[in-house]
Amino acid sequence: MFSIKFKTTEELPEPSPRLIDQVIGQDEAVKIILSAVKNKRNVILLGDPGVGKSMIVKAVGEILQDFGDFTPYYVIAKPNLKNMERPIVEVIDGEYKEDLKEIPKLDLKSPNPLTLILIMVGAIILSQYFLRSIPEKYLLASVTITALIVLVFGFIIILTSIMGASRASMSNSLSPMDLKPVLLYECKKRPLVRASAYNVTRLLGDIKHCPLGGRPPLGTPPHKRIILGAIHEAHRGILYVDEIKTMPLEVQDYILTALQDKCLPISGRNPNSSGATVETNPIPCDFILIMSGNMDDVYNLRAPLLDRIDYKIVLKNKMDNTLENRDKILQFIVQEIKNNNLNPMTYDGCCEVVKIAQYLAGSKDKLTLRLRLLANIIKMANDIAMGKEIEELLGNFDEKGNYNPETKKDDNKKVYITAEHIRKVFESGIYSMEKQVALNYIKNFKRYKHIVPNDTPKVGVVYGLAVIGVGGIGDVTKIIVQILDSKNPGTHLLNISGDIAKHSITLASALSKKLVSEGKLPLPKKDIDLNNKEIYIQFSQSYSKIDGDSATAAVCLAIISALLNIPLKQDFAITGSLDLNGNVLAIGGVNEKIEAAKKYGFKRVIIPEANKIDVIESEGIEIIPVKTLDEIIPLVFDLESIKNTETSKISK
Ligand SMILES: Nc1ncnc2c1ncn2[C@@H]1O[C@H](COP(=O)(O)OP(=O)(O)OP(=O)(O)O)[C@@H](O)[C@H]1O
Repeated sequence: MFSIKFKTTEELPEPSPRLIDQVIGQDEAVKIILSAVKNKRNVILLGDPGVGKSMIVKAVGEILQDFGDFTPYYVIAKPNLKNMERPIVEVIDGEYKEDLKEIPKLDLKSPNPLTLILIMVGAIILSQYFLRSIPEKYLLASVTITALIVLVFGFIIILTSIMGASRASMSNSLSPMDLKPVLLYECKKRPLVRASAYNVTRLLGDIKHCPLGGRPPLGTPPHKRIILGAIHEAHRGILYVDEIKTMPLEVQDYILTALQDKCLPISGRNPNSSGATVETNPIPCDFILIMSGNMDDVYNLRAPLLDRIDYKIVLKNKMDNTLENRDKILQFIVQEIKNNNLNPMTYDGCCEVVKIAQYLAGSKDKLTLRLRLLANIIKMANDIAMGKEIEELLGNFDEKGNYNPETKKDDNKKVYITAEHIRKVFESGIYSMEKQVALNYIKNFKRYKHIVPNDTPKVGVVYGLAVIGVGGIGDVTKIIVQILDSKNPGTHLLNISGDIAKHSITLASALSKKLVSEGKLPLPKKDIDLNNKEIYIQFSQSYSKIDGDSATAAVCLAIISALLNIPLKQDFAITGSLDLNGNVLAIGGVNEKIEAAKKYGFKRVIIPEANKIDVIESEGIEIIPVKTLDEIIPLVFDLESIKNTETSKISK
């Protein structure tokens, strides 16, 4: 199974501490993204959930500092005294210095102190000249009045110089302290900033509202209410936007502008807020954009934005089941145990994880790369392994209901995750909602279903196989065909409404009629007027959503049987699509279908030859791969007894 022999994962080497070495099965994508970041290209990562998109970006973030020189910078916001609603944001190279904390020298129109002194001196000289011309008896009164005038004049000038100018140029409520620039952000090493696409404020920044009595307090100047966006914090680094499906169109336009102009202003996002009247200058934001999402999410992106993304990387969801890749799954198990502080796993447990990786990939020769799902299964298996401790915990209550943690504690006992724990999680389906719904459906419904494999052949009855739910479980469906003489010939499909199923039934009907009318089947010929036949096909007791073409071969056989009135064996189930020439084509979910046939007690299951490589478990049931409809006929009709019946008919 693996290239190393071991009994438990404790014997295996520790995982690498570097996240980039922990990424499994996505080597090509990792190489491309590293080269893209080095060359400052924009990237979008697409793929199934849990294949490692975020992990890869995080890993790139860890080694981001190795991608050439970086100039540290800081971002400050200053008031714009000409227009307070247009604050100024500056990106300044270097480290933030404390002296910024001092109140700035503002360009206020305050009177020049020299002018004031000259005015004072002039006033004193004038008063001297004036005093000399006054008769002596009025001199005392005149001196007193003049001194008072000079004093009041001087006081007004001093007051004006302190407060007057600032009052003239701004709101009455602002003090010089309010005009101090503020530090918005300091960036000392190349940043990787993550933001969800739906979080507009986080992405683009905002201006805080200034409500009465709220925070920030009323009168806070606009430059102190600026919130920088992730788009700005990512300047000279990487902006990582995930969940692209949720990205509003308006945000896409802003990102587009930022990519083009390499700067973007911030304005208040809430139109009902006082922040909406504020807008900064365009703030530098020169970043590499990395976005991620599931495959379909890309259709939510506007073409001009998508055009500006250089690399569109689709992550793999499966890898080949080779020795090298099984070793990678082993590495993954060790990583998950270490990173999540789980109990060690036995060798058998690791083999079971590989088997589940095959099941999730839908094929024996593939291993899933939806590793979050696999990680969740491992974590839950660990919980089950720990379950004994929980039982003990519950056992720690004495008869009176008092809890005594020491009652049954056994510190020396070592817990291992075993194959049984892994299997328990997988079979119970607790890792998947769809699987549990399907399991419940089958569990509740199976006893009402008349599916009993037997040795009594029946006309027009065959057992087909289906998979219920996405990534769900297999089920057996009884397909019944009845032919009526009718003046309205046609084929009617009952219980199934899926489009693909409808098309496949049309094909099965056409093919069976053709084969019967041509008489080329190794079955007794019969003259049938197909223009007077009405064909009814029932997927008995199928109430859940079943679609797809995997029942084509089954339906075709049932129609042939009904048209020729020749019974079909009832000891087998069959799955397979057909082409118009009667070739059997591959289907999906072959392992789930084989499992279902086994559970219902069938001894034989017919599958397309092309799906043979996908079969993981063949114990307990005979698996018969077929290439053509001709190969199926002798397997499902008792040709020997048909021949004998025909011979005896002729001899009579
Ligand atoms: N290629 C991988 N190599 C190793 N571990 C992986 C890989 N892919 C997923 N994992 C495991 O699954 C976890 C989740 O992966 P991650 O969040 O990167 O997936 P994703 O593709 O971003 O999923 P989503 O589309 O749901 O956001 C990781 O933390 C890691 O434990």
